[in-house]
Amino acid sequence: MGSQAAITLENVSVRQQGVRILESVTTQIPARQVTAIIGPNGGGKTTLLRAILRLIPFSGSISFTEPNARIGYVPQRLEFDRGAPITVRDFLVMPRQRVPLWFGVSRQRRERAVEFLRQVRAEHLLMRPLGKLSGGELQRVQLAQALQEEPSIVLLDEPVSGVDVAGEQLFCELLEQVSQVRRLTMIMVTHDLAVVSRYASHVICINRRVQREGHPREVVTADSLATIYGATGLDRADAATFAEGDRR
Ligand SMILES: Nc1ncnc2c1ncn2[C@@H]1O[C@H](COP(=O)(O)OP(=O)(O)OP(=O)(O)O)[C@@H](O)[C@H]1O
Repeated sequence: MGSQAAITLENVSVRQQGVRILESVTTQIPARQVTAIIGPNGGGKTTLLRAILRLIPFSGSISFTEPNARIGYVPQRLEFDRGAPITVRDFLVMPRQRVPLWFGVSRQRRERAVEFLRQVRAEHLLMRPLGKLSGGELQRVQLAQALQEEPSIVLLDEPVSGVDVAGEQLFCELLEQVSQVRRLTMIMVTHDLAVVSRYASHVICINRRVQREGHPREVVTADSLATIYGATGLDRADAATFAEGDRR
């Protein structure tokens, strides 16, 4: 890793109900770059994000170079009642609103919500019911919500899973733009190796422990992927295709 670290993890271990989910994870997340976390199902990727967010107990240490770094989080699945009468605007103003929504939403907050939606090219969704959005639309709205907290670090858990190819490309382009303009540190859990090769500049492969890490050119190779995912987990030909794909 050539650049300064934004987050340093030392010997991070997580146990849930007696099961070791992460074991002695020691790594650094480079500042102002996109880091992809990859690895097989159940390997502990989401758990690692939750430890960084301090949502679960862990042993070892996780330290931030910037002491009061704000963190934005786009979870894998947003838990909410799809039938609830909440619009996108309500969702975006809720975390900042200090009075109940039935008192109305100030013009300033509304304008701010529109501004962040515009940044993710979703201003047309402002008054749409949150529960009626498609997967790709919801991801963009969640990204707008994370960005409006003006974070310096953004964690994304499988942001493009279930999103069609065009939606995936749009989302990744937005991420790239936003991360460059705002000089954000991004950590993205993904199974999409094409996305990793194209957008990430650092990759950490987790399967309980750190299996590999480095530039996608070093980590996303046919041999290393076959080792990480096993012969059945990923076809070697697919791995080779990804490995030869578009890279920074
Ligand atoms: N609260 C919990 N109690 C017990 N086991 C848990 C808990 N949370 C997660 N696990 C287990 O920890 C392991 C890692 O889960 P995690 O969600 O971090 O994996 P992941 O790499 O993100 O997986 P995927 O790629 O399938 O999303 C899994 O075996 C999961 O069942």
